[in-house]
Amino acid sequence: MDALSEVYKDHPLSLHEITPFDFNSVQLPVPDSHAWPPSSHPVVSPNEQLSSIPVVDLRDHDAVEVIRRGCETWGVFQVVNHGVTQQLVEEVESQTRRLFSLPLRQKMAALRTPGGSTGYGVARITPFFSKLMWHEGFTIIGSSADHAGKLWPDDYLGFCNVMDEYQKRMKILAEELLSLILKSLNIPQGRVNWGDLTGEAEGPTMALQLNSYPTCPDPTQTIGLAPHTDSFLFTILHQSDSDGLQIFKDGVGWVPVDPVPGALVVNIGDLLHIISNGQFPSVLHRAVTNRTMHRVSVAYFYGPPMDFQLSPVVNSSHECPCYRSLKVKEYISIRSKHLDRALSMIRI
Ligand SMILES: O=C(O)CCC(=O)C(=O)O
Ligand SMILES: [Fe+2]
Repeated sequence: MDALSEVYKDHPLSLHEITPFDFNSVQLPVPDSHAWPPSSHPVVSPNEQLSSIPVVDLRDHDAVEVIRRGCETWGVFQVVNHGVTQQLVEEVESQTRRLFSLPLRQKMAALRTPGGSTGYGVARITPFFSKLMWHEGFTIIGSSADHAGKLWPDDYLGFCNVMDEYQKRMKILAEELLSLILKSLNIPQGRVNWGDLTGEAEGPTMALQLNSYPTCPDPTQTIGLAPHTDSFLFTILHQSDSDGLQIFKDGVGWVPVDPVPGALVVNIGDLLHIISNGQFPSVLHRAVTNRTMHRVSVAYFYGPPMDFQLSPVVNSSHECPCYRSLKVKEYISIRSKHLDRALSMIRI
């Protein structure tokens, strides 16, 4: 059993909290189950021109400084020259589209189990909201062969090979980004060295989340993915070249993260917020829907091993930790029950 399922198994969801909607049959008006109240309609800030989310060129000598600015000011940055080939990114997107274009009954063959963490289903945050999202997802941890074999019994290798290769490349990129992010925080790599600190050979926690936002007859009153922060250290997101991702910035409001050709988006998550002792915000973000384009995105979540003892790193004897020390699995478990209240529950 993968490390995430180990944590989620104590908090199983019921089948109706996992099963996606059949978006193919929808016409106006959108069903009441998916029509969000006016206070939640996805309106963008009139001050969005104030936004200047940094684009980091990993080959530039000032990459660490631009990363620090992005993380501190926005909790997000985009990255180019990241070493992942355009061809691989396009293959992942095309396999993702292939999966979500299947009829619902076929996708249901790979439905996530109530206590499980991988396979087809709605977003894990669904039970925390009274309305449903215009979204379906597919989660991969390690090999995707079991689920892909149920979707395409005679033809699943193409999908699996691409997802394996992408996860391999993402891990390399994530390790490089982690090292730059720690530099930008003046944290010596040794302070958060999973191998040394756990004394175990357990690797980082990683998951690949394929997201699909079918075309929607009324994007003004629907939400693709409701506002949330990501739980791990950071997320590397391919959002294809269709906009839809928005972040919330205090004093500005909701700001679109405009797609930059060839760039990947990096979102800071809760665990890095904790390690940075609050210096880097874990960014609140959401995805909005589109009337004419079926948008897909591919999110790679990266975090320490589940048994890693997490603590804020303080740089001087005058600074006090804002959060108590706890194991990653304890934090993920608190979050699976309390979502956005989790951080305040571990605040000192
Ligand atoms: O689709 C997007 O742009 C955002 C996806 C996301 O936030 C997630 O998978 O956690
Ligand atoms: Fe997210």
